[in-house]
Amino acid sequence: MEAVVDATDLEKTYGETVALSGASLSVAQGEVFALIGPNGAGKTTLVRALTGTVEPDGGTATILGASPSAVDRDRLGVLPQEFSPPARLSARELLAYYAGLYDDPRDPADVLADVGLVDAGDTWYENLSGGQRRRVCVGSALVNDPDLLFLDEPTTGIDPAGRRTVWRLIEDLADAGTTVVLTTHDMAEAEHLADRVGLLADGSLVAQGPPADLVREYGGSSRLTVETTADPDSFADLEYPVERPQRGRNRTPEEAVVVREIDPAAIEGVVDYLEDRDIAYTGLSWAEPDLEDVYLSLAEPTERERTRRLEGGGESGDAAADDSDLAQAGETA
Ligand SMILES: Nc1ncnc2c1ncn2[C@@H]1O[C@H](COP(=O)(O)OP(=O)(O)OP(=O)(O)O)[C@@H](O)[C@H]1O
Repeated sequence: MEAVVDATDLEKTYGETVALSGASLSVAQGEVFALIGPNGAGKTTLVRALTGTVEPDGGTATILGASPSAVDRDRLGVLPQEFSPPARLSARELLAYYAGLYDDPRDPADVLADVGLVDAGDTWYENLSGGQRRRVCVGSALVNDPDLLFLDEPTTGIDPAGRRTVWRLIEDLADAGTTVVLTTHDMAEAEHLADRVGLLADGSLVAQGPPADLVREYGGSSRLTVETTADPDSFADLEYPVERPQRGRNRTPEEAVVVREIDPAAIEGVVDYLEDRDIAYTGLSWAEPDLEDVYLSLAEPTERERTRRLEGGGESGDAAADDSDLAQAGETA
């Protein structure tokens, strides 16, 4: 099938800062592709390069068979990371306004319902909560019923129920044939939504593939987390590898020891081991590896290297590009 998004070796530098360094990806029609990666990895720059608001220094990109700056804007939807619509229009008026920019938009009332905002539809944008504002922005990005939709951190600030609403919306769009490229820091979101995930680190896509494949390849082994203040050395006689929890991992207590490569059936043996040696613990939890493990094993080393380089060199760049440019890319009919 012909790729809807096709990029090869994209490069972009800002002064001394390398934002994109040979980024290549290809996204097929109806696919949901999630870009993940640390702050500053280049996700927004890649989205901008693919939507025609940043001119790459090198490489090539086509979307919907055209150059990003020449693509038919009726077929493209873009939600920038930061987007400030007129503050004194209600959610309903804003969606009607954005719908009016296109030849054949969706019914804005349907979009309002799809993003779960009927009750707050008559509230001015400036009086909506952060999560409600983000939902209006998501709605405005897809009001033209695009064939290709870019969503830069669509659910940031949205509560768990609202996030599910947006997830369902994205799933329905993809089922109907819309191609979706999104960025997220929420590994559960990437794992839930994406057919394929691309991990961007230091401007390059260091891994891409279906979440389950990435977990198999890079996620490492299962983890038994023992909440304890005991030293990992006191676990030395266990027949499994033992380590401190990975820095930055969600929901893993700081004071813990992680036992690797252990089957659930063998947990009882660990409990006996702890009790035989009077090692106090306050909890035990077992987990299969997930996308967060992939992220930590691939992005963390690159990130440490980048920080080391920046501390040695220093960062510079030109004035920050205005995200309203990006909004414009998706809005201008
Ligand atoms: N207009 C600009 N001028 C100067 N530097 C820029 C500009 N845009 C991006 N950068 C730099 O390029 C790098 C990549 O930024 P980018 O916004 O693409 O990262 P990101 O992965 O989207 O980060 P985040 O997760 O924080 O949104 C960063 O070091 C950033 O400071």
